[in-house]
Amino acid sequence: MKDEHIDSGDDSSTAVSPDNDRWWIVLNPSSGTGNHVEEVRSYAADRGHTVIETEAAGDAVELGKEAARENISRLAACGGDGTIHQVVDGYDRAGSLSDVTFGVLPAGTGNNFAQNLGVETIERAFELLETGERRRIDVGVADGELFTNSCIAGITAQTSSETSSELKERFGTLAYVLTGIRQAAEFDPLHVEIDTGATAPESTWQGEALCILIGNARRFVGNGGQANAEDGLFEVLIVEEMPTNDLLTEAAIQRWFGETTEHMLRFTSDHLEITNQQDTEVEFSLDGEIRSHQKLSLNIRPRELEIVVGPEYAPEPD
Ligand SMILES: Nc1ncnc2c1ncn2[C@@H]1O[C@H](COP(=O)(O)OP(=O)(O)OP(=O)(O)O)[C@@H](O)[C@H]1O
Repeated sequence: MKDEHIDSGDDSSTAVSPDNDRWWIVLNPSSGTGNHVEEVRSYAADRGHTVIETEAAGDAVELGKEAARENISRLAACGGDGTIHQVVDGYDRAGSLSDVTFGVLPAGTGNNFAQNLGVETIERAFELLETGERRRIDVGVADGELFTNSCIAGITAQTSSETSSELKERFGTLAYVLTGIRQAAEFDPLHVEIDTGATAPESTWQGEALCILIGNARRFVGNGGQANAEDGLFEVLIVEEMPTNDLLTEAAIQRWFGETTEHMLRFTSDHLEITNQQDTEVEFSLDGEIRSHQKLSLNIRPRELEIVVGPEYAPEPD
């Protein structure tokens, strides 16, 4: 890991923030197209921020831990959803999230989480570190691992980037699910039980699911986009096994009318217990980071993460 302390030189310069406005920036130089590195170094140098680069996969977790041990109180992640995921999770493992304000600098392929926070570009993100509103958002926990945006079962992260824009246009966010299913020639549905832990009879669902989509800041139905990340609840969508034609129809109904359909179950919950009924592990994508679990317990920690948002961020999206 390259620790590159940027010394501003002249502290009297008006371009340089005072010490209490300085940030630690964990930079993934390999995220997205990888052409953001010089830009980030330059903006950071102008403002007196410290940039630390990852050198290998997984480094961002260690740098998150190091930031906690160093009592860093302003910490930003520059990369995609995976880098943000690792930095937040690492910090939490070695310290307390209540001690830190996080910032995101979008330099990934999809940047879904940054978009949900209303942080559109790297340049804008640097401005927001100084002047942007701070909000406290929920974080999800999946068997001890923090996630900020979403948890998806059975569908790999790469699916979303391979979705055609024409499909996205017609069917919205669910389009990438369709792409995933079309790609998997021998798609094997998940045989799972999902328990919300509530006492109501409908608190348990059992059956064959094409996928399970759990959003904290991310929404999978209607027009997609941002979910309410401050309500202490996950937005859950279970897409049941069904013929492909029905899937297209139901995706369209969900998109245009926002209605629950026969094979797509939507609900909110602060807890989920997902168990694969076969004795094998299922792939979960936590903010794009792939993990395998036979059983996964999900909880939410309400409004635990203070984070910088842009003006487009909606505390209570429609
Ligand atoms: N220096 C590095 N070299 C190789 N891999 C790295 C390095 N630093 C981080 N990584 C890995 O890069 C992976 C992907 O990063 P990230 O998700 O941030 O970018 P992305 O996939 O381009 O964007 P997005 O998830 O928004 O589509 C992470 O799993 C992380 O472990």
